[in-house]
Amino acid sequence: MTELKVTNVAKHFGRKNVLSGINVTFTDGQIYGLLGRNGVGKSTLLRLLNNRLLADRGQITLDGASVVDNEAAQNRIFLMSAEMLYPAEQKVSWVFKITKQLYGDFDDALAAHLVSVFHVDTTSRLSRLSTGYKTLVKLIVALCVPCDFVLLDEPVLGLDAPNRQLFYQELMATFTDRPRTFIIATHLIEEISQLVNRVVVIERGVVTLDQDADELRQRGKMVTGPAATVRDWLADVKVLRTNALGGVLAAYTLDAPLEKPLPAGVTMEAMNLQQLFIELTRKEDGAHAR
Ligand SMILES: Nc1ncnc2c1ncn2[C@@H]1O[C@H](COP(=O)(O)OP(=O)(O)OP(=O)(O)O)[C@@H](O)[C@H]1O
Repeated sequence: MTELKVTNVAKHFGRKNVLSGINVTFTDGQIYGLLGRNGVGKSTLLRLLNNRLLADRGQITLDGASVVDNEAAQNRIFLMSAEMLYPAEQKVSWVFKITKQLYGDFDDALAAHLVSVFHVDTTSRLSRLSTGYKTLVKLIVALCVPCDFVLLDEPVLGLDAPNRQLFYQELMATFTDRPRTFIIATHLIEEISQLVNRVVVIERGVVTLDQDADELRQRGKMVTGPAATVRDWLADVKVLRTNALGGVLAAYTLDAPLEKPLPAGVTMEAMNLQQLFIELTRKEDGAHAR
């Protein structure tokens, strides 16, 4: 099984320790949601995976071999980041051509399909493209490279809602045709929640959650009802946060016992991935971390 493995990785910038001991293994044929509050180090981790940055400590290996100064490994890992790394005066068609030269292959048929779906003018110079179209060009490249690991850092920046929807559909279609691993760092959690099958959360420099997305969804429940009854029923349950209104209490819980009968007047409903993420990464004082 192909594995991109991160062991005890630390990275600081100046006096700021961003990542302090990341341990996570990305395996093949998965779509990961890489989540974390602003500034927690998601882009930093993606850049380390892609060898654009060097770790202070720890190891990143692809199938057992370090990714550092390893051209063969780097040819299998592609990072689409927020920056536009191509010269502004070049045309869209040049970007596709140079990518093919760099990576040895390029899915021309898929690129032609995506160009048509998103109405990209391949004769246009990059400097002439709107923010959304620049993103679309980078996304087309990311979907057409022959890499086993495709890292997408805020992939839909600047895309309008219909194009975001189209992109998610196209991502699923190409993933089905050619399973590989996508690692998606985004704040639009609900939008990608149907795509991802694993969720990795970074907090305070470490991975605090690495779980199958369906399992995670099963764990989060909101329990609502008369305050005293809800508190009593939740005596042994992990409560992430409560919200009281009049005599009614809404409790965001993790691992509530589904087999335990609910008292009269108490309801339980699923939390979506976005709600779960918000509650899991909320600081105890109610303020958001960092
Ligand atoms: N080259 C750099 N030099 C100095 N500091 C940096 C550099 N790159 C990142 N940082 C700092 O490291 C921290 C983590 O940044 P990073 O971009 O990895 O976070 P992120 O989780 O991707 O954030 P966001 O969700 O806001 O995009 C931030 O405080 C950032 O300012």
